[in-house]
Amino acid sequence: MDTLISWFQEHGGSVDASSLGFAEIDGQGRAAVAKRDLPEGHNLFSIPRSLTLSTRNSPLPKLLGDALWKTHELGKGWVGLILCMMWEEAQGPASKWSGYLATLPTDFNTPMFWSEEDIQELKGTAVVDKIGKEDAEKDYHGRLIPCLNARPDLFLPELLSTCYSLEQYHTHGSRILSRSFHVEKSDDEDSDEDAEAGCSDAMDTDEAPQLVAPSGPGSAENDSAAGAAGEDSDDEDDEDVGDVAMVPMADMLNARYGSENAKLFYERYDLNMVTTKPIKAGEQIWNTYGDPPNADLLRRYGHVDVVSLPGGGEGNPADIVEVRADLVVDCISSGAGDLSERIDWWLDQGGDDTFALDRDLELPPDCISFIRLLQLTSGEWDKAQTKGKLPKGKMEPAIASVAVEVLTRRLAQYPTSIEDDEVLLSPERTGTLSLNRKHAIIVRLGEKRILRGMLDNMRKLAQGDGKKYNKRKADDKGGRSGKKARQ
Ligand SMILES: C[S@@+](CC[C@H](N)C(=O)[O-])C[C@H]1O[C@@H](n2cnc3c(N)ncnc32)[C@H](O)[C@@H]1O
Repeated sequence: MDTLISWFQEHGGSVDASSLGFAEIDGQGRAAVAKRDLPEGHNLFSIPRSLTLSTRNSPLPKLLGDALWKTHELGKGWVGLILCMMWEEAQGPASKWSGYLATLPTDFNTPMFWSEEDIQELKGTAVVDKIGKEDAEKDYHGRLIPCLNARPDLFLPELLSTCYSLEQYHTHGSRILSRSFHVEKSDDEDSDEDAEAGCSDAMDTDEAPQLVAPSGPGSAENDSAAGAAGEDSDDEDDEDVGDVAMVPMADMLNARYGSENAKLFYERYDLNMVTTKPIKAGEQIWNTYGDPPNADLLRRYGHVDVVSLPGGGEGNPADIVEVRADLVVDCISSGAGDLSERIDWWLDQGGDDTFALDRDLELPPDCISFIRLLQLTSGEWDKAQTKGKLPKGKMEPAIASVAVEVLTRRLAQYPTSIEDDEVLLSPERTGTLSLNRKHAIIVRLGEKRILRGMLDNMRKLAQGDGKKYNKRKADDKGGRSGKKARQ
């Protein structure tokens, strides 16, 4: 840590060393800790914007030139930033970021580095399809290697097997996935005139950059600012990859569900890490990673959150289960003829191909709407098209019956039962598990518990009165419309 702090201060960063220290915490790596009682609003450290490592700040893109940058599509996804990080590391002490790069991790607990056997433990969860290793390797061979070969003066051939290896590509990609921030240009960088006119409002914003990953190391399909596969690919096309930045010092803070007590604030020239709550001496200083479900935490950061749940027990309150629309179709189509026209229309109307079930154990309104659409009589289907309106997300017993079938089949996609997993995580057994296996069991158990809770609810509803359910929902939400599936 001393190397990082000295490097940081030599390059214009400032740290309140009387308030903040670093400690190694079992199972969490390095962590920031309060050295004394801190009030809310205390500035812990400041990072000059120029010290963040991004394609905007590294000199490499200019040295490479626009033409090559475009030919190899280095402005798409993370390939450009990975190349900058590789190149900066290859410069050794001549790189402005050498003192920082030397402190970054080289080992990760993310499924990207798991054996096939460990990945099998995640079967049924949404993680498996989102790891993105193949896409990353396709980008490495298809975009990065041709660029390296085109400029041997910049990428020295004798360093290709070390600094520019596939292994290093994955390492830098994983560093970005677990540590990068979204740092938009300050008004000054956009335009000096604009900055004069009105930068202060923009910089006073409460919008802090967070540890978010705008696109996967291998493919824009794999990650997004929302942290879910493929969902934001349209937005990603518009995204400025120059906004993805490694932020020295700020990336030393851990996070845990609901524990945030510090946050990074944008200022005109600096990014400031400021306490958002009073913190007692000895307590950990936590940032937020946006409180994602355990499946995303594991995939991106290599750990899971296990905290007390509101209804009792332990787990991650933000857990969700993804249910693919095609499973819903399979559960209906047996008796309903060709549904492809309705499915296409659903997608044209902006409907999702995946539904996210969360711990409130209610079927999401968009999933209800989709089931209703598939069940419309042909007369009702004609009417819906004429009006251009999707059915309302209103629950009724017939919908709950379909949901029972969908949830039962979704639960069967996990090879093990809830009871099997509970035994594996019991105090007598948990010590015998590898870290990867333990993490996988925690992820899949959290998902299965949601499915089972929802299944119990749907069974009751299928036999009872849907009106009561809709009334209760409206009462619970004070008449607000239902929660949308994850965006
Ligand atoms: C932004 S870095 C934080 C600093 C990091 N601990 C280090 O040693 O450099 C994010 C990484 O910290 C670890 N981490 C963060 N929060 C954690 C938590 N609540 N439990 C376990 N590990 C955590 C994970 O390995 C994650 O990928």
